[in-house]
Amino acid sequence: MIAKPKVLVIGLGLIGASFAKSLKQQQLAELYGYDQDPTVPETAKAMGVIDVPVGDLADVLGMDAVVLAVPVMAMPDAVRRIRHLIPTLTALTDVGSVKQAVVDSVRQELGELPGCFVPGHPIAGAEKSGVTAAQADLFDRHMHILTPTSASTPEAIELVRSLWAQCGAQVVEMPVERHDEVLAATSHLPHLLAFSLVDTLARESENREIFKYAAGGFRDFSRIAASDPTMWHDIFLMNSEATLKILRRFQADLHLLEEAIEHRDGDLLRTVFTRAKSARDYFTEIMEERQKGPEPK
Ligand SMILES: NC(=O)c1ccc[n+]([C@@H]2O[C@H](COP(=O)([O-])OP(=O)(O)OC[C@H]3O[C@@H](n4cnc5c(N)ncnc54)[C@H](O)[C@@H]3O)[C@@H](O)[C@H]2O)c1
Ligand SMILES: O=C(O)C(=O)C[C@]1(C(=O)O)C=C[C@@H](O)C=C1
Repeated sequence: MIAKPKVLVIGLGLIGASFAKSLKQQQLAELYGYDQDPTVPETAKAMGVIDVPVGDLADVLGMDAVVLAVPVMAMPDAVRRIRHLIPTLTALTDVGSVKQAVVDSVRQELGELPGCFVPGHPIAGAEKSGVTAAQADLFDRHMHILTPTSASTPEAIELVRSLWAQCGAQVVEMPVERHDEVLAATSHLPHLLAFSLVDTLARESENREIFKYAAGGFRDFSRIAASDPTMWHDIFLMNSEATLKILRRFQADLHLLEEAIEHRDGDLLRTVFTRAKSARDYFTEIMEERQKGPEPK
């Protein structure tokens, strides 16, 4: 294992900067950072997120690992810019919320999947974006899903695993198709519903009057509607098949509830709500168990 790897983060937003900040605070890696916004690497350095701000990627050599932390549709551009580093890299990974599309981008840009490439996705985040939102403990006790390709080398997987474990994450592996289906259901669909509901209410209420009267229920349901529009635009276009599949199932179930209200079918309402409450209570238990887990390093 490399003692203090040189790690280059491309995209110093919420996720890239939080990852860098965690490793830097623990002095576990030498952090290099690049962003398409030229002011961001200097800000990241001043905030203690990275060691070395990078202005021109062509000047960078000798990295052990590169982490692509840009929106999913910007991945091809990021891969193109670090192509010269690939032959000497131990590990190349990403944090994209969609995995098949990122694998396809890497294959397309490089002509093949390199052994150093291990796709990944931290199952942690926030509705905030940008370097100033960086949080060193963002990944503590959260899952990090790796979807290694058939070409990923054991050394690459080991380095990526250890970097995320050092950020406090529980690292697991999953086939890429399964990842995109699971995340469509648990993350992508809820964001679509939140964006849609808030938009409907905002458009119906001249001058957004009704928001004054909303409290905890609306707050809990709508928090994620404040998430970054570019990030979510990319996710829905790049994981459209799995999202449409679960969205259509949800629309059918919602229609049943609509009919139950219309026909005063209280039994159906009670059955659905009881089943949903039991599932949500189970999820609460899982979250509580995870919080009790081992102290992050
Ligand atoms: N926000 C979350 O909750 C969350 C959680 C897990 C994974 N992700 C994934 O992480 C990635 C980054 O999300 P984020 O929330 O950190 O976004 P962000 O908007 O906070 O940061 C993205 C950064 O990438 C930079 N960037 C954009 N295009 C670039 C390019 N071509 N080259 C270099 N830099 C570029 C932007 O200037 C910005 O600083 C996305 O792929 C997203 O799907 C996000
Ligand atoms: O907590 C939030 O705000 C998030 O949106 C985080 C969240 C999610 O749980 O859906 C969003 C996108 C990701 O790719 C991973 C995690």
